[in-house]
Amino acid sequence: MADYAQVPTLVYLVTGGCGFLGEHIVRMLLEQEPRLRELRVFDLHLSSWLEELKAGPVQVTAIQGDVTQAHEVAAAMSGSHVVIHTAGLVDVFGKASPKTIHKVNVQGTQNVIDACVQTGTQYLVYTSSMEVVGPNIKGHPFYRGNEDTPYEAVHSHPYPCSKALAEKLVLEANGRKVNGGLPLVTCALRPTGIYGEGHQVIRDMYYQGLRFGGRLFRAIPASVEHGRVYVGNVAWMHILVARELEQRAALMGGQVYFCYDKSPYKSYEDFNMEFLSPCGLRLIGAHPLLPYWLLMLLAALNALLQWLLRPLVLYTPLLNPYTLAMANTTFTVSTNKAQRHFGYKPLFSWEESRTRTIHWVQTMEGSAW
Ligand SMILES: NC(=O)c1ccc[n+]([C@@H]2O[C@H](COP(=O)([O-])OP(=O)(O)OC[C@H]3O[C@@H](n4cnc5c(N)ncnc54)[C@H](O)[C@@H]3O)[C@@H](O)[C@H]2O)c1
Ligand SMILES: C[C@@H](CO)CCC[C@@H](C)[C@H]1CC[C@H]2[C@@H]3[C@H](O)C=C4C[C@@H](O)CC[C@]4(C)[C@H]3CC[C@]12C
Repeated sequence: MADYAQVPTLVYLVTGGCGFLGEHIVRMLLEQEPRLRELRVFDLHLSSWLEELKAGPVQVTAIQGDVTQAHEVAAAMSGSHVVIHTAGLVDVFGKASPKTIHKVNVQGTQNVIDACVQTGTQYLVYTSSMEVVGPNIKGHPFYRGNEDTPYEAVHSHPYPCSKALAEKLVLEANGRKVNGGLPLVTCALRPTGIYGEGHQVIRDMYYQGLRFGGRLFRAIPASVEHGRVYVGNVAWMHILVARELEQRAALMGGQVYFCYDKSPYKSYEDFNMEFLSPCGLRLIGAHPLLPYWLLMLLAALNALLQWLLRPLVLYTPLLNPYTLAMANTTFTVSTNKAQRHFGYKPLFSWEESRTRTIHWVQTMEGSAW
């Protein structure tokens, strides 16, 4: 994969390529990877926008498939050079059962690794998560930490547990011999909370604010800081890692990298207001309007209601004990490991990331703009 000016020869496969992050990776690969001959997009649900990509010079192959089905993954992967495994069940609201989350995130990842070995695919980039580290169940802050910062990573929620297990599988697979005898080279990227065009929670908060007459009510102290990263920069990191893995296998193989950029550290609510206030929403209150003990009570009540109503209806509110704990725990990253190892620099500045996200909110259906 060394000569970037060659005739395009490479075949990439992106699992979860129709998701929020996956779509950005797919579109950016087509723009930024000149060596690409074929791009396979593997997803449980294929999106209609894939059709428009098929008109370009790179062959785009849409594959409807399930990562929990080993034979489907292996069939899709046969003949590919690089796999970017971003498919996953992102669920901290109780929409899916712990068993399903484990099956998709852990068994699905094992299937991708096995398929690499079986088909001789040598390079695997895995989208992990900051939640592999924390915030932990004790609510310990992680302040401007990097990949080597000691932190007690203890999880109880099915989503971070599944991401931690899957990341371990990926890292342990580094060096395993694939079909043909060459070693598998793996790497895991850990985004902090991603934002940008297509972000579901920002969309939900925007509509919630519109329902409340353009107001959102502060629940989290402004002093709690979260690391956030623009989706375009996360996609860019995936593309760079995939590109550099061959040349720098000894350095990068089996490594983890936080995904970061120049987005400011703010509370989850204050950060989202960076996009929502230019769209007409206001965050009411300089301090949380309800005391923490009452929020905890409401979160516990929501969890109880979810459990009681489960046989009848899926009740999945934003506020639950886990999201409240996350939103109340400082978790910020400050590192330059990606720059040192593979020359990463954010492709989008904070101003650009913000402008793009605001524009996306303003063009949403039912928008006040
Ligand atoms: N959104 C974030 O803030 C964030 C932060 C850190 C890490 N991540 C990780 O990034 C990845 C992508 O997250 P996202 O926010 O784009 O989520 P998303 O839900 O928008 O995308 C996930 C995609 O995976 C697909 N998928 C789910 N189950 C599948 C299966 N069984 N087989 C094949 N495809 C399946 C979905 O259809 C979807 O298109 C996930 O692995 C997630 O854990 C997300
Ligand atoms: C109590 C509410 C009052 O407004 C605020 C709730 C906010 C929560 C819904 C979000 C706070 C932190 C978010 C998570 C974080 O950004 C990191 C994540 C990692 C990623 O792998 C998946 C998404 C998420 C878990 C993200 C989900 C939403 C929050 C819990």
